Amino acid sequence: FGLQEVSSLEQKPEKLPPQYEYQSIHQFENTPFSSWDEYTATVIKDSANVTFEEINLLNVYARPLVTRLINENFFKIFRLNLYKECPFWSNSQGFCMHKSCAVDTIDDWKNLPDIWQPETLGRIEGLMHDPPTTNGSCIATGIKSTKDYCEIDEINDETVYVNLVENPERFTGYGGDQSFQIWQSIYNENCFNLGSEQCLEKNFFYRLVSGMHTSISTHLTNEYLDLKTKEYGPDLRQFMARVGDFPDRLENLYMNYILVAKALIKLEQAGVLDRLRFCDGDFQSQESQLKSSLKKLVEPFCELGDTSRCLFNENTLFQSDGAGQLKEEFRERFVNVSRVMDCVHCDRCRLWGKVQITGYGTALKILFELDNHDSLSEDFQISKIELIALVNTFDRLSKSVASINNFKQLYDKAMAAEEDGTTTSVSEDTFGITSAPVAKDIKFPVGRTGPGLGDIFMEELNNVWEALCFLYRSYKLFPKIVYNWVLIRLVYYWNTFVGHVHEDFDVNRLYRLEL
Ligand SMILES: Cc1cc2nc3c(=O)[nH]c(=O)nc-3n(C[C@H](O)[C@H](O)[C@H](O)COP(=O)(O)OP(=O)(O)OC[C@H]3O[C@@H](n4cnc5c(N)ncnc54)[C@H](O)[C@@H]3O)c2cc1C
Repeated sequence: FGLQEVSSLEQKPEKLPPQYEYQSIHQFENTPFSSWDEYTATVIKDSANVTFEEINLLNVYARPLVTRLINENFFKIFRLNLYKECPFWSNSQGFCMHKSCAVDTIDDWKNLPDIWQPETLGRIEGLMHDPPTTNGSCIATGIKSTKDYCEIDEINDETVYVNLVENPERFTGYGGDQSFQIWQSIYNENCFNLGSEQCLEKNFFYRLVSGMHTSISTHLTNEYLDLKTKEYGPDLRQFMARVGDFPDRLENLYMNYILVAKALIKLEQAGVLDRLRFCDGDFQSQESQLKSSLKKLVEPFCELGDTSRCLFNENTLFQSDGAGQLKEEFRERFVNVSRVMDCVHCDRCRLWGKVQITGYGTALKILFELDNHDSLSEDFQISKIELIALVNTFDRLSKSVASINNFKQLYDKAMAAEEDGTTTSVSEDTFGITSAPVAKDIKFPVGRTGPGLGDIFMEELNNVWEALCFLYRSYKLFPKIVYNWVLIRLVYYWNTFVGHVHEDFDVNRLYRLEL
């Protein structure tokens, strides 16, 4: 299943990808979209008899709940290292110059919610690990007894905090050989050493990665940049060329949806959710509200399909001879995929890549390391980064499913317009290939035409304006910087005076962080 896709990745495309060529919507005739009712009535492969349609319907219920959750202060901040070097190859010289690749980090840690304060304070005082906690006082924990399925960035000088809501996942322009190399190396992690009989787990690994790829492609085509209007919006042709035309890619995305939902359900059923304690401060009062929102979100999912197995039966995997070794290899390879994220040149893509790979890694950890009926679940550890990533990954999948249903409506409209021979606005795309209203049978030149002189002039003018704004903001910030500098010095001298300086305390590093 799907393995030809992997091998086809080994050859680089000789011509531009098909989405840059003009395609009539009629060329997407034999896709799941052309027989949507039939397609969505079928059972999702490897699920517990759950159909696409059932997920589509329940997602209508889940969408507002998960949207509310990820907008909560607790779930919207993510901590990561954006500057880590790629551990796999040295020619990681590429970088994304486009401003949509940038990430707005929270530079003043005092603006972070209370829950992050202990660790930022620890960072400043030279404590380079998560604050130690006793079980039950705070869900951030530095001591982990459970095996991890992904690498989580440790806290150090390069740690940044990001508001996910203010840095949405969307089209950035990142592509070409650089992103191709990343995807290729991710799919290459699917080459297990244990022989062909472990086909089940191999397929599962491939489908997981492909489902994540599908979700990323869905988001970037759902929020695609229109160079003319400078607005982000759905681009049907891009979507069809990357996702809509591939039934297997669609199915892999729905499998990931089920997988992450099942992990959330299991977290609740094993009692781990109840045991989680949020840090003191803002969140303690919200704790029970956030927990009951999470429970309410996943509650109806177990009533789908074969209820005794609930969405997906993880116990069918890793059952054959040598399963232990296979599971270990699977885990190590997934950890490698998470490390590949440090090779992504576009910061915005790296951010969302890390959020999602951490979310999937957490889901795998819950599915394969947490036993519902075992007292071991008492020892199961989950950090706040993992919980935040898990919920945000579920949101990504939920938004993907909602977007797919929206694209289906756009597809029907475009088809109807083409049938009538009338024009349709959904067929316009970013690169101006089809920038005139599209009428049936008109073929536009193949290739990627750049923006005009006027666009370039306006873009440059905009850059100059932004540079001036930056200078103005810097002057405005100057008194605050001086104030912070004096305050830090005074605190330092006071601590020295009362003999209370931590041995690793480095005032110069503190200046760097503050400035
Ligand atoms: C971790 C990561 C995050 C990214 N995030 C963003 C982002 O937020 N915004 C953005 O604009 N770009 C993002 N990108 C880039 C984006 O994914 C594409 O690589 C880029 O748009 C170029 O697309 P493409 O058409 O060349 O094919 P790609 O999407 O790069 O795919 C390469 C090849 O993989 C195969 N393939 C494609 N989809 C699947 C699938 N679902 N399952 C199996 N095989 C498949 C096809 O053979 C295809 O030719 C990200 C890339 C990575 C690696």
